[in-house]
Amino acid sequence: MAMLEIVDFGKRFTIHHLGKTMPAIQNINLSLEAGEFIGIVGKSGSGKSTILKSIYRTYLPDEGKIMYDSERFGEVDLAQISERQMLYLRKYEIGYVSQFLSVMPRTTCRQLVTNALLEMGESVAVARGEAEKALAHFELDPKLWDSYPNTFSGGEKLRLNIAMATVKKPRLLLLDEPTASLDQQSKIKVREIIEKLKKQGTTLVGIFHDIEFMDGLCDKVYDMQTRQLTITKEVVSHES
Ligand SMILES: Nc1ncnc2c1ncn2[C@@H]1O[C@H](COP(=O)(O)OP(=O)(O)OP(=O)(O)O)[C@@H](O)[C@H]1O
Repeated sequence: MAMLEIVDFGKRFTIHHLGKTMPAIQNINLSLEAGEFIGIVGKSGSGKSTILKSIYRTYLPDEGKIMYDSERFGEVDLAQISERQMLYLRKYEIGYVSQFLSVMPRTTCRQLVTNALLEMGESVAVARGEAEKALAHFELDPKLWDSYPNTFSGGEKLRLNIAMATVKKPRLLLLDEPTASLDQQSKIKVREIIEKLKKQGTTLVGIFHDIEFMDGLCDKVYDMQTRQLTITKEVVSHES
């Protein structure tokens, strides 16, 4: 089966103070194979983030299925699996990067990245080493490594967020505008890590306002307006 297959997906939101339920999106169908990168494009408010949040189960879908081929559980519907299974998948298989950093308070930047690896069962020595490599890759100033990220700039927070998610080398990585507040140099770093993860077989779903950034990187593009999935390039074979 596909690594991820979204079938007839729909989501409504209840606006309590208005006593109304409004459909956010309907009729979303898309699928991607292991190692593919799909970019979702569409105007603001068209429901791109809602799709990503529903894959990560921050939101529960109201219609349809989100089938995922899990290493641990086999084929599962992310809309239906237990909370416990979803927590396992978030820890070991599915990563999510948003524009916003939401982390444990009073935990240093270095600890946050190290903890991401420790909770996957890596040894302390490996976790520390890999964490430093990731922070260096994203050019976070070593002076910041032992600081709390609440005072970081927008771009620094974002780079830490990406480091935390990518250091785990997830099977499926969801990227919700991961380059939104980054300069060109940092965007290139994000692109490099995406290319590296793709080579290692990670499947990616990404939203980017900066279409040029996706050039030559995405295998498929899903357009929210037309509901069409377009294949942008031949999928190359991936290392196992
Ligand atoms: N938690 C929520 N409660 C109520 N409405 C919501 C909620 N989350 C999203 N929406 C609504 O659902 C619609 C889709 O929002 P979504 O954030 O998915 O759009 P988007 O395409 O990602 O937009 P942008 O490009 O501006 O980030 C919008 O009309 C938004 O107001």
